[in-house]
Amino acid sequence: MLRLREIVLGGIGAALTGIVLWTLPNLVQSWEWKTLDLRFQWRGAVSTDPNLVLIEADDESAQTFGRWPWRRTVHAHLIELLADQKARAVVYDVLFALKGDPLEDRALQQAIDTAGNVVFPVAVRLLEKRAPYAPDHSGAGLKWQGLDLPPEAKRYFLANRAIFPLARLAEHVAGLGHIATNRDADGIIRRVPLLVNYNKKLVPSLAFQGVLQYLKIPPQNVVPGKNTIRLLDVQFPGSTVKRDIAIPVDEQGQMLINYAGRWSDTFLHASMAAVLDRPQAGETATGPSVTLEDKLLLVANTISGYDAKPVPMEKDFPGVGVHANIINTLLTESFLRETSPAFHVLLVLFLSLATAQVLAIRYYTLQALFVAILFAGYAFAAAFLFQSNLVLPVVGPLTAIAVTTLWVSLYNASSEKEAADMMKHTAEMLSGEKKKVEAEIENLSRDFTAREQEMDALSRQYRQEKVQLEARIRDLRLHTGLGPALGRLTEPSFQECREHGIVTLEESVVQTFRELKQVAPNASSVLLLGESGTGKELFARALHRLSGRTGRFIDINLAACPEGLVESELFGHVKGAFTGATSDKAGRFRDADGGTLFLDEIGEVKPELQVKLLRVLQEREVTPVGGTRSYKVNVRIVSATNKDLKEEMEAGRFRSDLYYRLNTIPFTLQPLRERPKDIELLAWHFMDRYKHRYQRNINGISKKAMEVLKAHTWPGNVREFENVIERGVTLAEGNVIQEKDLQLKGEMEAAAVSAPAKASPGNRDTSFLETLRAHRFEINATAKQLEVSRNTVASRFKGICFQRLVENNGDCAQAARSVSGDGSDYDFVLQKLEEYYQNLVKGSETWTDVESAVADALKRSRNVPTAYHPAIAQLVRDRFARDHPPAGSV
Ligand SMILES: Nc1ncnc2c1ncn2[C@@H]1O[C@H](COP(=O)(O)OP(=O)(O)OP(=O)(O)O)[C@@H](O)[C@H]1O
Repeated sequence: MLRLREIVLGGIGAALTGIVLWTLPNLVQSWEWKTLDLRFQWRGAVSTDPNLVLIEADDESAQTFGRWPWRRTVHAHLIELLADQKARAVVYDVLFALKGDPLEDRALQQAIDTAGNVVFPVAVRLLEKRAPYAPDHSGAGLKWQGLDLPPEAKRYFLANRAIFPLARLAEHVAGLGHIATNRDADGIIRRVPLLVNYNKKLVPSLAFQGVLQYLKIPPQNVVPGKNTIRLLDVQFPGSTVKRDIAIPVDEQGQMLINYAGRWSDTFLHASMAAVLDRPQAGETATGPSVTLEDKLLLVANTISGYDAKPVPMEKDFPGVGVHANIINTLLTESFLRETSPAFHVLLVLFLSLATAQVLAIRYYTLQALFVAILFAGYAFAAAFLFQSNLVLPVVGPLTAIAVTTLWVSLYNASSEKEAADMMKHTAEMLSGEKKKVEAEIENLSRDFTAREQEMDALSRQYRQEKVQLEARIRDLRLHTGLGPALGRLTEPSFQECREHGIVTLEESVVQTFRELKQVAPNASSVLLLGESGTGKELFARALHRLSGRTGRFIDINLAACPEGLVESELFGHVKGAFTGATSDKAGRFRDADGGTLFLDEIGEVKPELQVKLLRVLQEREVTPVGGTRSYKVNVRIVSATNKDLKEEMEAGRFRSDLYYRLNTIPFTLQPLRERPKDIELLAWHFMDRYKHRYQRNINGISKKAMEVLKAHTWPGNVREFENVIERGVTLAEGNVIQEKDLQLKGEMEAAAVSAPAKASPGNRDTSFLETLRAHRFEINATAKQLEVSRNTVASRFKGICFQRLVENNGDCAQAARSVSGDGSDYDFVLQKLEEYYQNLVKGSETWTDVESAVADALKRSRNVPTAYHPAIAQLVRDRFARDHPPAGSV
């Protein structure tokens, strides 16, 4: 598709071409002629009309007849001879203008007279277009045979200064023809004026006159026109058809000569000497036999050095050759046809548009290739069409391609530069814009961050206020149930307790806290007593915080820690001290340096360790296991136990010196069952905690459920209470925790069952046991994975041991195997199991009735989950039975 851009560019290319051609017409024309010559040369020789025979006064003839000019009797003799041979027309290109020997002239006159078909030349001078015309009277008195001059031929060449043959000869020839040539600027003869205006009569060229004679065309049948000279009713020898022939000529009556080829390659030649030498009828001696009968014979002088003329193929072409080619062009009707100027313009326009289109291709190499193809293609087309005698203009069209290529390339280059400049400018502009936008983005982002921070602060504030409001709502709710006691919550001591995680409404608890706060800044040891789950660790942590000590709070559960490792856990070890000590370990004492060490379950410490502990506490320095160096430590000792430590001391199981050292300031925490006011408060407190943790929409506890909570004795104290509420939150189907969700009734009932073995929570134990086994019965690691406290893990493990003992009829080995699983920790489990059992049944023999023994055991096992209480009761009963055999039995 030709786009408007290409049309405009191509149009301008065509216009520029027009300007170039118009300003340099002569140059253009001379190059155009050169391309015509090239086409002649490229085409080579073409066949000529066989009816045209050249008889030449050549160098061979000159040897016979001597130097030119020859005697006129020789010419007379030849003309006679040709007449004898029945030549149809003889063009005798020799100008007998001067008088010769009268006898000879007469003989010549008689010969042409007799022949009757001889055409003689007349020399004229062609006038330049604008040259003043001077009438010429050279032919005055001659019986002149010129054609009439029609108006259409008024632009035909004017001629004057005619040189005629001798009048006596001129009046006897069949016709006269001019021999003027109109050379082009480069001197080459390409055209011939077929008719010239001499004294207002049209004189045919010698060759044209010969053809008219040959074809016997009367003067009235020659019609000169503007672009053609028409010959009417032409009948070629041997043909029966008469037809008109239109000879293309320019406005000056000139015809382009269609040269047949090089002189030596074209026409039938006969040497005059040879023709004269063989006067016998109709045969010549040179070359192949040529019949002269009915031929058009062209007789001329071709002796070297005479009359050489430049023509397109050769510089030294014999003058007669020009006549021969004119005759041949006319006889063969192989007229060279030039295209019209309008066609020329269209061609230039078309090629300019095509070039512009080609230059619209993106790649330069393709552009160059296509332009070259267009150029060569047109040149080839011109050469090819010349074979059909069509003369296409070459210089104009090729100039159009070249000029358009140059112009469009320059235009493209300049617009590319312009585009590049513009792009550069745009890029600079954009980069400026980019910087501006970036700065704006940065501002916005800074603003955004500030707003975000503001939002965060607001949201934090919102959350805090929400929590406060929720707490307030909760407190208000409690108000309804707790009555005036609730008002205490707002008192500073109660609030401070709360800040340390101690939720209570009990004055006794708050009082303990107050005292704790009082002793906190001292370094003295503190002993926390109380049942399991009463909050001893909670108070220990509060104490640490209140103490203002900068070190860490480090805790260790001495009951849960494997016996063999307790020492190293407390005092540390050096690398290689025992198998598995792959690196130095500082130990809890050193970890707690500057802070607080919480020794939980201190009542479980073996006598040997009690000694070491005492030494450390006295000397305030520790020596790692396997090491020699000791380290000073500044540690606040807080210990806790759910045992009656005094009793232990009195029984000799706990060293008194250690007891007194630890018991500097004792605190006893009340069991939950003695703090009824806390039940409802803690219920709300834990409900609130777990509903958020589990994302449950719970907003209350049913009255019935609350009654059950209050009625329960809570042997596991706050820890058990917390677990029950957690269960209630997870199991609640609506948004109020119901009695059944607590599952407290089942536990209580289970505890009451005397043979609980089958009702054991064995299934629930399986996954717990698997976790324990996976951690090689390491309480800490298990607690960490299950996300529960170490106490929970330790007490449940204890309960499971009791449960398995019952299931295995008191067989410790069997029970230990079932607990340890694959047996890899069998020894450890067996040791623990036996220890637990011994502790459970100790003093059994001292009880007088079984129920008191069971009650005592259950009291001591308060920290063991209630689910295992039936198993405990069973074990105690069995033992009691063994220790108190019925009277009479052995
Ligand atoms: N007054 C309380 N307010 C809120 N939570 C409490 C209170 N008392 C105890 N708890 C919670 O009950 C659980 C058990 O407390 P803690 O571990 O301190 O008891 P303990 O006496 O050290 O138990 P053990 O003797 O078995 O080690 C903890 O989750 C603790 O936060």
